[in-house]
Amino acid sequence: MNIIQIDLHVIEMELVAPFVTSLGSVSRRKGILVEAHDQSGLTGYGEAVAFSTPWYTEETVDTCFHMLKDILAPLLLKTAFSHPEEAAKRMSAVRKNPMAKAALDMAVWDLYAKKKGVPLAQVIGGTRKEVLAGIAVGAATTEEILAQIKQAQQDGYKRVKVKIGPENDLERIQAIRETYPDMAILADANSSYSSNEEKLDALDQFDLQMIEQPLHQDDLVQHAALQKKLKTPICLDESITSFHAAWSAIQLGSCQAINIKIGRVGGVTEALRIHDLCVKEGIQVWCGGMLEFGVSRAHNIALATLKGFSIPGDISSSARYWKQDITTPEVKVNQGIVQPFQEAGIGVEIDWERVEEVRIHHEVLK
Ligand SMILES: O=C(O)CCC(=O)c1ccccc1C(=O)O
Ligand SMILES: [Mg+2]
Repeated sequence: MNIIQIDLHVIEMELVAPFVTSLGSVSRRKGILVEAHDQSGLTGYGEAVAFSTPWYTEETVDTCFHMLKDILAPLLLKTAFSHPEEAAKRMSAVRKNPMAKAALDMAVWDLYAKKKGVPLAQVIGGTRKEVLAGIAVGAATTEEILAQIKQAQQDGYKRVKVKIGPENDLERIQAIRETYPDMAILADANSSYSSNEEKLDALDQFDLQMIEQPLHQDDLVQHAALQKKLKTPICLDESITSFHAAWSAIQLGSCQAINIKIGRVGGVTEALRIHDLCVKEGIQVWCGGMLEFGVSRAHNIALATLKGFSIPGDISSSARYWKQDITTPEVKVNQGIVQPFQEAGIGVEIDWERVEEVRIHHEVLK
């Protein structure tokens, strides 16, 4: 592969409805669409999934833009490489900044699969013919959440993830459990508890599928102590920013599950390593979501065709978040299932008319 041009498109869209977590509410979303053009005329697509402010991780749209333009793109431009792992290795000379790296790494993998003329899922060894999709409900009140779960159940989703925090956890989970005694329910705390919080013990009685990221992102030791006490599996999200972080968490016994987000872990290359590690170590693995646009959604679907992704992830229809996505076709979930795309690479086209409508900045790097 010889990348001769990289385009960065900063886009901004309004969500269909605000997404509320214990850390705040998102109602508008910016992102960066990355195009990597190869000498042969093919184009690979990636997406930077950082938010405008550092509420979820430390990266932002602006830090990603700077890293992509000034640091990472120059490492890949005009110096040929034969495999995406080589590109990832070059970028590994740069510390951290996983979401910026992931955007380019995604584009390189898409390009690589397109050069081979096969779906990305096949290139990475994915075998699932159907990808399992759950739904994440980000809403302010328990009444709103119950209404959204009702809709999700009617739409055929078999797993629901809800947001909790110390202020609302027990009433919220109890109300949901009473209404849906048999549903797979996952509670995502986004690090809103401190390690001496007794309320987490009380959550253990509700037969939750998992509790996601209860404690601080750097606190693997306290997560290990908590996992020893709870029968509910702990799933780590924010803590898992690399293969090394995943390995440390597993060695310490900090979790029984990991949600893999391509952006958060630094790219497809790193996501594959974490997937393989989890399978080897008997750690449950599922595909996380970032309220992303269609390019990252398509990458998620390819990733989730791997054998380890045996439970539903945060993969939902584009229409759940966007009036109109930037890709055709959009992602559509049917009865909790997504059919992987069959075309080469990530299998979706960019809807350039839509990109132009929502684009706030475009830069061409050579
Ligand atoms: O459906 C999605 O895209 C995932 C929703 C979600 O929970 C989330 C969305 C944005 C940032 C962090 C998280 C999270 O998993 O904590
Ligand atoms: Mg989470």
